[in-house]
Amino acid sequence: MSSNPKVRIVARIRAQSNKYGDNIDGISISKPWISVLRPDTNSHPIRVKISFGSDKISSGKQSCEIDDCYEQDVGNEEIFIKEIKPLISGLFGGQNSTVFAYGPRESGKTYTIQGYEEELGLAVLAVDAILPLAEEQGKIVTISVFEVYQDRVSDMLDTKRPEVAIFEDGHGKIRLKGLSKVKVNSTSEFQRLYLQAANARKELQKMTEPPHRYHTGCIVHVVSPQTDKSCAQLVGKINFVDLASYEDSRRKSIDGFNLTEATRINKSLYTVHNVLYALNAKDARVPYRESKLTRMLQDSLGGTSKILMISCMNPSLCQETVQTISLASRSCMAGFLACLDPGKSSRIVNKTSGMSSPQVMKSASKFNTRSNMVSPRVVKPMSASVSGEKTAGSKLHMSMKKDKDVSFEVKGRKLFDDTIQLKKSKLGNKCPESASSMESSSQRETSLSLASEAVSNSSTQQEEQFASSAIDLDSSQLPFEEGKGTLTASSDMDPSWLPSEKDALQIVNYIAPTTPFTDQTPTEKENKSSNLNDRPSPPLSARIQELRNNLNSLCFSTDANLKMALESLEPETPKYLPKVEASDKNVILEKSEFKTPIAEKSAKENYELATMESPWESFHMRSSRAKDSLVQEYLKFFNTASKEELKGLKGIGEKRAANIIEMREESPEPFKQLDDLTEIGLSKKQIKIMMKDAVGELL
Ligand SMILES: Nc1ncnc2c1ncn2[C@@H]1O[C@H](COP(=O)(O)OP(=O)(O)OP(=O)(O)O)[C@@H](O)[C@H]1O
Repeated sequence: MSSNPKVRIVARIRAQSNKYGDNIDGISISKPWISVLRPDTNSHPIRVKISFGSDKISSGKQSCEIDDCYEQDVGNEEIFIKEIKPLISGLFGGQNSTVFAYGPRESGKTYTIQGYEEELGLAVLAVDAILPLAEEQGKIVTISVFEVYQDRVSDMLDTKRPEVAIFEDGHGKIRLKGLSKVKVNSTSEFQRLYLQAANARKELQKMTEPPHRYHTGCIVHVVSPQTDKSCAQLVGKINFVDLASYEDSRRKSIDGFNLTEATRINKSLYTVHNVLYALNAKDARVPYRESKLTRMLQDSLGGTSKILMISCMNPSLCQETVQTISLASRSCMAGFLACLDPGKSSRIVNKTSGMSSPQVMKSASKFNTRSNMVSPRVVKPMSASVSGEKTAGSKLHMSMKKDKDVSFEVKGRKLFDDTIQLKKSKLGNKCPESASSMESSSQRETSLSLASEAVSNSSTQQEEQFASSAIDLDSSQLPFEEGKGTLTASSDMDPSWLPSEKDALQIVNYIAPTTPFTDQTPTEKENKSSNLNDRPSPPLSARIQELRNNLNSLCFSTDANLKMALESLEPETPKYLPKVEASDKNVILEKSEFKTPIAEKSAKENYELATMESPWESFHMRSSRAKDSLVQEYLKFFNTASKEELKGLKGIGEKRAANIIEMREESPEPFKQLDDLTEIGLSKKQIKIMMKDAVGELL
């Protein structure tokens, strides 16, 4: 494995402070429950193992591996020298980079990135190092500070500006329209601006109850100044992102934060991890578009960019801390897998001719599934329990115990990706065809119950409360794997850390057949994918025209042509139903020969139509369905038309058409609703006008 990986994932354990450090819900946790094991320094690459649990049950400890871990006594300066300085050297050579701080609340993310009075953060230390270098080389330094809240990007140096728009220019470069850039000449000037942005955020926070959680970022650009002969040109940039805190949405809120918001934020955090995972695994498809944050940082994540993820641990929050490190480890493992099976990414690309088909996504997900594994020593089914264990010394332990009855598998997966299915079968039974036996990622899988137990003779009520509030860890996010060792191999690693040859082979063999078209010859595969690309797209005009006529006739219809129009719009649904009584509903639904969800939906809609009293209601429902069909047809055109056909549309020129084709290469159906067209730089108003143009006036 390269000693200089694209994505480097390290952890940081927050120092205990009097204010936060050694107390959770009144229970002392003075005994450390996080331990860090460093391998022999001669081994390469150096990887550390982080274990959670008390010493006495060390054999059953839960553990994860990541690139490095900074313990409580390490300050920002040391992290800067080891992790950020190399990125700064690359910056002047045109290499972009991104530094993320991720973790639960009060884990030290802001302390790490922005810093406090007593300790300068990494961003400040970086600017301090960049400024003299820039001066030496005749470059200038500008900064932008932004916030991402609910997928809305705001400029924090000028909060009066409207939302920042993200779009890709004709050269494939990400543009952030509306994000101000301010030139900085000194570190103190940078600190003042950074603080000003933080204060502006605090002011905005005061207006919201409960307080929002958001991602904040600072972009430091190094620019060649404008001359008589050339315009100002970006040399490179480094982003510092303080991610919103990760909060287990199943945990009862302490500060009353909103569950929907927690879920949304966690989803965007998972997207960041999925992007890092895909980059580390050298996947053909990287899901940048799944969140505004990753989309806006795309050109500092992909290509030759370098990424540093600092996973911050708050020892007071066991559950979130374990999950944080588990996720970090998952992305790390992707690098190992890619290293073990270097042909994997190219195989995926070959199989799809650079296009990411849904099947490939699925297989890539399955590939991901295998990488969430992790504990090298855990080879038996286990259950884990966190014990709020009040020993004589008032100590909280997190313990793992073996349990034959409770078995589970890691469902490492592409988080929040609906297309991903999860496997229940064991490694030996795994075959791609068993996809049907998988369950949706939204479903809770066998959960690992981490129940806290108070074992003190004199436990207080508070302790009992803590003990009884079971801490649930989703097994998908836990670093265990049933029945096998871990894939932590690199040919020159400490052998005691390596999986057995058999394990590694098994895993690599598992990955290989999960890609689709395995029964096809290379030529067939090529034909298949080129056929896909060559498939003539349906002429928009013909189908839209047909739908328009139908909709028109709907507007001016007699009962008879209304029926005809509807039938031609929805030939696959059961025919026009006679008026029925409510009691017949189940019969209708049961009798429906269409058992697919869509057919069932149609049957339900037909039932609703049939039971409607007022013709107006019925007309309204039918016309809105017809409109939906029109929109779907219109979007289908964007999802399938050739570049030339796209250019035939008013408002779509060469650049937009190219952009659409590129989006389709990343995701097979990028346009699922009209608003998705804003991704190609169209305003909602423009979309409306274009749609109207294509469909024509109805009245
Ligand atoms: N390494 C450290 N050493 C000493 N104190 C620290 C350290 N890390 C964090 N702290 C202190 O812990 C508290 C919480 O840190 P910080 O605000 O950086 O957390 P955070 O993860 O950004 O929290 P949130 O996401 O809730 O805003 C602060 O008072 C900070 O000074």
